[in-house]
Amino acid sequence: MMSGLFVTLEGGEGVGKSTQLRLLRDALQSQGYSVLATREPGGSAGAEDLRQLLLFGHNPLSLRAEILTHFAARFDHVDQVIRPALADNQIVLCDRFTDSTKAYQGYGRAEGDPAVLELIDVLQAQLNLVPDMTFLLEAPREVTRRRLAVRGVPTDRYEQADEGFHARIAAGFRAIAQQQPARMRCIATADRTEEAVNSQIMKEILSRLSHG
Ligand SMILES: Nc1ncnc2c1ncn2[C@@H]1O[C@H](COP(=O)(O)OP(=O)(O)O)[C@@H](O)[C@H]1O
Ligand SMILES: Cc1cn([C@H]2C[C@H](O)[C@@H](COP(=O)(O)OP(=O)(O)O)O2)c(=O)[nH]c1=O
Repeated sequence: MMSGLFVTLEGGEGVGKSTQLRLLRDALQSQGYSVLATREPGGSAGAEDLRQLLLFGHNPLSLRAEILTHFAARFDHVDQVIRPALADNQIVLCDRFTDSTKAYQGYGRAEGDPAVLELIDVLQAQLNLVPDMTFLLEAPREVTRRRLAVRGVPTDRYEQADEGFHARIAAGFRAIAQQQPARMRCIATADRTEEAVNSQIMKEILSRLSHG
């Protein structure tokens, strides 16, 4: 029986997902909850190997191969890490999940091609695990570009994509949120401190934990 809570954070690069993941983990742990903080692509040993290939591989994969590789990583992560943690009644916080595949590969790379969106839905259905709550963090591209320049990490394949790609991703995430309003909450992070964003998300998670 699964009884934990599965929470995902989504959005483009630099919106504050990993910052919020860390703040949420610390805040929930300090209230006595058992928390697993993880991320995709990656999160299990095998999936971290696939992450290297996806983000820094030397040869571009065809679109469907790229989608299947993201899902290969995701199945390993779910089977070996996420499902066992949920069965152990933990709160799982995950930086990105299937919504990222829909936004990046489905809306970004495939420009919303229905056949590609359907492939992603079929794979997601086989996974048989949907997040209980998803927070879509949003900020205008000018803001996230500035933040990423400050962060100064090496850019991967996706961060180097052109601006049209990033605009399609943002619109794609929006479309997913509109289709699944019960699961997904949009949170604006541009003009708010990390702490303000954190307390809003904490409030929603705690309310879900107390009301089911
Ligand atoms: N609410 C915020 N206000 C200002 N800067 C922020 C905020 N949230 C995150 N940052 C900064 O923006 C950068 C990107 O944040 P990060 O959490 O790494 O984003 P992501 O994981 O979504 O790529 C980091 O330098 C972080 O300190
Ligand atoms: C999970 C996932 C990530 N990605 C991309 C989005 C990111 O550009 C990249 C790495 O994610 P991440 O490490 O979260 O980068 P960032 O901190 O910059 O947001 O992988 C996909 O294209 N499809 C997917 O299914």
